[in-house]
Amino acid sequence: MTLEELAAGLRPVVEEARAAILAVYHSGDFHTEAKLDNSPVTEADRASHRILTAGLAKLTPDIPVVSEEAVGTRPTIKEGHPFWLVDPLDGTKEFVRRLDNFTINVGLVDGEGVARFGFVDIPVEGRSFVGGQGRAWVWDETGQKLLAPLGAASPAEPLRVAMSRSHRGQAEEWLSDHHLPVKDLVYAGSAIKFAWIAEGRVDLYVRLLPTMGWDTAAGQAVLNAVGAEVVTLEGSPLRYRPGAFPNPHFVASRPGVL
Ligand SMILES: Nc1ncnc2c1ncn2[C@@H]1O[C@H](COP(=O)(O)O)[C@@H](OP(=O)(O)O)[C@H]1O
Ligand SMILES: [Mg+2]
Repeated sequence: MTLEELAAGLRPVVEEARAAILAVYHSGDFHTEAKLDNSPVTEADRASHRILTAGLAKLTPDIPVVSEEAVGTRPTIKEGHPFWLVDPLDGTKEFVRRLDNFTINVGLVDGEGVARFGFVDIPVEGRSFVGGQGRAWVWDETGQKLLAPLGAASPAEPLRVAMSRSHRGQAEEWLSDHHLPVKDLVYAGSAIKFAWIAEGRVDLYVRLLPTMGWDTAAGQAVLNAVGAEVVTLEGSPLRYRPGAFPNPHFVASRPGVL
């Protein structure tokens, strides 16, 4: 299957998940439970999970799906085999607090652990960021807009920086320790921060808090397709291994920033 075929096959599945999430969001009447790690989960997370896992099983029956919400029912993935990493609703805290920045993340990891293809949907905006193999685009109700490769940031140009809304202090300290000139700091939940780099709204996303593979694989694939990077604090690209989903701390940036 080509990248375009994969994306076209996934699009109606993600749009169905988006509709299910928005139906719960706009009803304003949902029950929130705490998961084992104390993070919230709602019926929107579960509905999206069911739609995405069923849709992916049909689209690519040979590729196992690892979804954040599949607690206790994760497939066994052999080393060296590709797998999907899915976050049916990333940014649940913002969803629950009605802050609009939440996403659906669907990333495809290859047998070497590299994020090869990504689909990041922003339900309230009706926009999807899709990319892989050096090509990336945005889908919205007006059609398809190609994303141009990102040019290198000029040295010493003040940066626009994104970070999680939840814990800000460490990232702000990291920026000052690295003497990076900062023009704007913006805070948001979810993989929307990767989409902002891809479309040139911010230059850098600093993440010094825990994340899991399904929070980052899709966004990383989209960013790689426009020439941006997601690297550990030691500078190596984030990789994904079956059965070991916590990520190290990382920074995502357009070329030339670090
Ligand atoms: N202690 C922890 N361990 C693992 N992942 C964590 C975590 N705290 C937060 N996360 C991850 O970070 C995401 C939130 O990041 P952000 O603040 O940038 O939106 C959460 O996504 P969910 O909202 O899908 O649970 C969750 O996956
Ligand atoms: Mg998440």
